[in-house]
Amino acid sequence: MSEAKLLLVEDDASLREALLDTLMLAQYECIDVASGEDAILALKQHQFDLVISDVQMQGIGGLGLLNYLQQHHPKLPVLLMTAYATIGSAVNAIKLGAVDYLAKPFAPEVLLNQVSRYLPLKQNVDQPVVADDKSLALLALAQRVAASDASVMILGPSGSGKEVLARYIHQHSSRADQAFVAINCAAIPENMLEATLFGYEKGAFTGAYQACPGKFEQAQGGTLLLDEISEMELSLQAKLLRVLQEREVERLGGRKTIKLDVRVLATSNRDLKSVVAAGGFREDLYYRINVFPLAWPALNQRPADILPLARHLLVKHAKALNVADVPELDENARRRLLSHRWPGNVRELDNVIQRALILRAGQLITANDIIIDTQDVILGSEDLELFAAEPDGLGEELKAQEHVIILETLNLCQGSRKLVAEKLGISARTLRYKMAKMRDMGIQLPN
Ligand SMILES: Nc1ncnc2c1ncn2[C@@H]1O[C@H](COP(=O)(O)OP(=O)(O)OP(=O)(O)O)[C@@H](O)[C@H]1O
Repeated sequence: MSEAKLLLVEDDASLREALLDTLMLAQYECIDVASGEDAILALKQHQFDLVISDVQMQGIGGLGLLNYLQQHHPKLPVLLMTAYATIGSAVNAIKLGAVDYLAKPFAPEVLLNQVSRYLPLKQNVDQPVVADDKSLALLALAQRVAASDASVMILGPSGSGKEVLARYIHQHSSRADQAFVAINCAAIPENMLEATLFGYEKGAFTGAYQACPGKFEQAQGGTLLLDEISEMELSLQAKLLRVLQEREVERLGGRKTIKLDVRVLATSNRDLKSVVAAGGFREDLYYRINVFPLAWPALNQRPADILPLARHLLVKHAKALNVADVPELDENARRRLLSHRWPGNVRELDNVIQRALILRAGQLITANDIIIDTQDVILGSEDLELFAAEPDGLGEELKAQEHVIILETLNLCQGSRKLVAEKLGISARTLRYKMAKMRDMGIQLPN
């Protein structure tokens, strides 16, 4: 996550949710409110680095908020969102101190481009923590591959650390000083993915009020990570293949070709070869990207990583919580971590460590602080107590039904997360969260 905090003020609940999805997927830390008045309350409780606010809202509205900010937080940048028809008022707002405005409707990319001008993302993300021989060998291999300019396909189950490995490759390549741009192909709505990847000119489609460079252009000279590439539609796969072959891109609605110098990395948590065999992924694209395949094993296949990772996550979250003395894991807590199967991999371990930090009573984390969902298979822990499951607002039966619906829809859509999210009417982010929760509970999901 970015260390910077962003305050989003929008009274239209569905637009607010969509904007929040976009910002959070881009790793920004956000608080959202529905009015200028609530924004003022939030400003009294938290420190922010950027405010994005709608102009037309009930009550004091965006301009009233801007006025308040001018008086109480004159240095805090404010980005206003306004309907196209009322751009005049946005221009006035800039005179009143807003740093810029966005004309609605705007593409997620336009929002992210604007935000990144005021809030740089934290670049020193997790370095891979490894201790197991298998992981050490993988990292050594990744380091050698990094030195080349080859495309790399990183495979591995969800939460195993594929993005961490991708960043590691970039950091150890000759492109390390240039941009690392990641795009999650499963999280961006199908109709926006092409524009997001390749960029567009003003007027290319309804709502394209400003020209916008695509991810390929943003990664110029650096590395582009195509996360969850298997979720890309076949028609877009064909266009991606052309860009990779020709090493040039044309923005949507544009006539100019732009030469590219971009290294491409991709990840998938599905068995891509079988997706190819089933006709869901182009074979030619598979071979173009799969020049060098790397595969993270599941966490339970590299048990020597568990405790060093747990320690690393403890330090990381203790720092975030301003805990000065990082607590230690006692013998039983360590045994409990080592005896679990970790179906949700490192992400699940991360959750467990965060819970433990909250639950611990003193400087030692005990087995009682290690809460793993009770459905999980616990190996060799007969002598350990059974732990209560996390309280959850949703009744057990309802939750089980939801799991069945998700599983059935996954089968129906042959594993395509994007289609499943569309069919169930939930955002890709919500689906990812629910699937991660299901994995954490030990439910097997199709790759
Ligand atoms: N070896 C590692 N060292 C440090 N942190 C790690 C490591 N592996 C994973 N993590 C952490 O675990 C979390 C999940 O990792 P990451 O997002 O890279 O997994 P992923 O395989 O890309 O997941 P998904 O397929 O769901 O996108 C992140 O918070 C990441 O920082």
